[in-house]
This record gives sequence, structure tokens and C-alpha cells, in this order.
Amino acid sequence: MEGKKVFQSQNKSRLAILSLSNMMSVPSSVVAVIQLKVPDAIFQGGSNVALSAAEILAVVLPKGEGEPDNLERILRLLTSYDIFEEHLCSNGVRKFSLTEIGKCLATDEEGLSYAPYVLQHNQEAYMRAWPRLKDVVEDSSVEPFRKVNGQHALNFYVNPDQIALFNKAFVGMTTPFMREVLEFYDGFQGVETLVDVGGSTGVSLSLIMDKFPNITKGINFDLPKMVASAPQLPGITHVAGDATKFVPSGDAVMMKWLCSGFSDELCTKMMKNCHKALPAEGKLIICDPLLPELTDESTRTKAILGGDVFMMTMYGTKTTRTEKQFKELGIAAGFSRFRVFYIDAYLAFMEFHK
Ligand SMILES: C[S@@+](CC[C@H](N)C(=O)[O-])C[C@H]1O[C@@H](n2cnc3c(N)ncnc32)[C@H](O)[C@@H]1O
Repeated sequence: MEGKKVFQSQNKSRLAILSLSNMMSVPSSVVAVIQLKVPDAIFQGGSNVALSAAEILAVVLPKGEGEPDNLERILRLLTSYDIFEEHLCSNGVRKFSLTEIGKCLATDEEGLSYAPYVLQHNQEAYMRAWPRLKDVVEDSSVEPFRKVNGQHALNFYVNPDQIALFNKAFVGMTTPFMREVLEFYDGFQGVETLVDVGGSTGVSLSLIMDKFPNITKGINFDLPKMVASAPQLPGITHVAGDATKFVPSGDAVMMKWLCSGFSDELCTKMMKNCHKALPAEGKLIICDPLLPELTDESTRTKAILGGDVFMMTMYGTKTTRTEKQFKELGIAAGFSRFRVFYIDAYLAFMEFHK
């Protein structure tokens, strides 16, 4: 009996290693189905009718090309990761519909989805850096991305197609996130001028201002190349600059998904600039992933730690922080009160008061 238990636990461990060894097949398969527009072919405006691989190919490659057997193999793998649901018909044909996770990859009525984020994070320049991950442990002076691409990841976004993919990725993620959290977070009450530092296209500001009409002036503050591609939005002024040097004034300043890209030193500098930009009653709102103090096996922890190692590999900075580490940065920047709101599973809202 005891021998059987040991055998079973070793079997489970070996199985886990076999699964981990081929983990690359998962993001690569997600990228492939996005590139082939499979989620959109199944979703079709919300119908989500189960289709076979051959039926999907008839939609996405209408000239009759394609290898349905190979697509089916990819779909079966992604079914095991709860992206598709498999329906085995009585005639032996397998059909696939989208699960709730898979639906995040289908384009909605506003043209948004999480698909551009997946494509952005798996683009060739990033993929080239992963085999050099070990190097950051031996010597972190040059991050793998820069080693293989010859430039820092931030400078990589120069051509309009790359900037457009970056913007689409963040708008696709930020829009559903903001809509949901703004139902619960009321920290924008009473604010008249809101500055969004690193606001990219201005989409967060626009959604916040729709929900809180008390905000009459929105300032979207980002790097010059980002501001140059930002669309005109009612009530929003785009201002170009560098938050490590200066932040425009407002009753409240927000930094969403920005601090994780910066070392403690630069992050404190930015927070000090926000402190200067605020009146006595003003507050800084930081929205960032927060590392759990203890490591567990939850999807949340995996997503946050995966993002942390991604940042280390691509941007080479000390990045994701715990609640306690953020609180300490706030004190170093001159803030006296700190509150955290865990509304979303990934990004927390933190308030720093003067
Ligand atoms: C990860 S994106 C987040 C965009 C947006 N806040 C969101 O949550 O969807 C980080 C943004 O910060 C901007 N950024 C990076 N360094 C900056 C700096 N020094 N000053 C101002 N903005 C900066 C980038 O251009 C980019 O638009």
C-alpha cells in the first residue's frame, strides 16, 4: 500500500515536469489561434456556436486551404487549459466553443479584446530574449532584451505598427478592468483635475471622467512618442514629458501600471514629483499588481510572478512590489497616509495622502 502511494506521488511529479517541459506550446498555441482569428470565428458577435476545426478553417481561410487536423490538435491542447470547450458529437466529430477565458480573446463590439496583449507579449523581439533568462542571475547589468535586440525595450517602440500594437494591448485590457473597478472604487469623488501619469492613449482617464463628471479637466501625461499617437478625447489634454523629471499639477494624480517598470530610486523620484504636483488635500492613486507576501499556487500569484519575471527579462528593472514595499516608497516620497483597495484580482488601487 505504502509502495503504491510513493509510486503515485512520483508519477504525479514526473507528469508535472513533462507538462512544464512543453509549456511553451501553450502561449504559442494561443498566439496561433489569435493570428488565425479562431476566437472571432467561433464568437461571431456573441453566438459562440461550437464549430469543428474544418468549419473554423472554412471561416478563417475561406479559399479552402488549411490543415484541420493540425488546428484540432492545437484546439485540444487549449481545451485542456480551459480556453475552449470540446463537444464530442455522436459521429465522432469534435467541435469547439469558447469558455469564459476564451471569450476574452474574441473581439467585442468596441473592437477590443485581450488578444493584442497576448500578441504584444509574445512578439519576436521578446521571444528572442527568453533563452537568455539565466544571464540575469549571473549579471544583471544588461537585461536579456537589450542583449539580443541591442536596445532597451522602451526604445523599441518606435515604428507606428509597434506603438499601435502596444496601445491596442493596453486599451483592450484597461477598458474592461476600469469599467468593473469603477463600480466599486469611489476615490475620484470630489476631484476636479485628474492627471494620469503614463496614461498612454488616455483611455483610463476617459472612462473615469465618464463615470465621475465632477472631473472637468483630465491631463494625460506620457512620453512624447506616446502622446503623439494619442487620439483627441473630450475634456482631456495630452501633455508630453518624463515623470522622473516633472508631473503636471492636479487635485489627484494617478499612475496606473507604470511603477512596476521602474527601480525604487526612479519610482520614488516619480512619487516625489507627484507629491509636488498635489495640493495639501491631494492624493496620489497608484494602480499596480501587488506581490503577495507568501508564494502560493493560485492563478493570481502565477499571473503576478509571471509578469514580474517578464519585466525582469525585458525591462531589467526591480519591479513588482508588495504592499509593504509600496508603503515604504510612499513614506520616502513624503506621503503620510496609505490605503489599499483590493478590488481587482490583478491590479490593486493604492491611495497615498499628503
Ligand atoms: C504599461 S503602460 C500603462 C499604460 C496605462 N497606464 C494603462 O494602464 O493602460 C506604461 C505607460 O507609461 C509610459 N511611461 C513610461 N515611462 C514614462 C515616464 N518616464 N514618464 C511618463 N510616462 C512614462 C509609457 O509610455 C506607457 O504609456
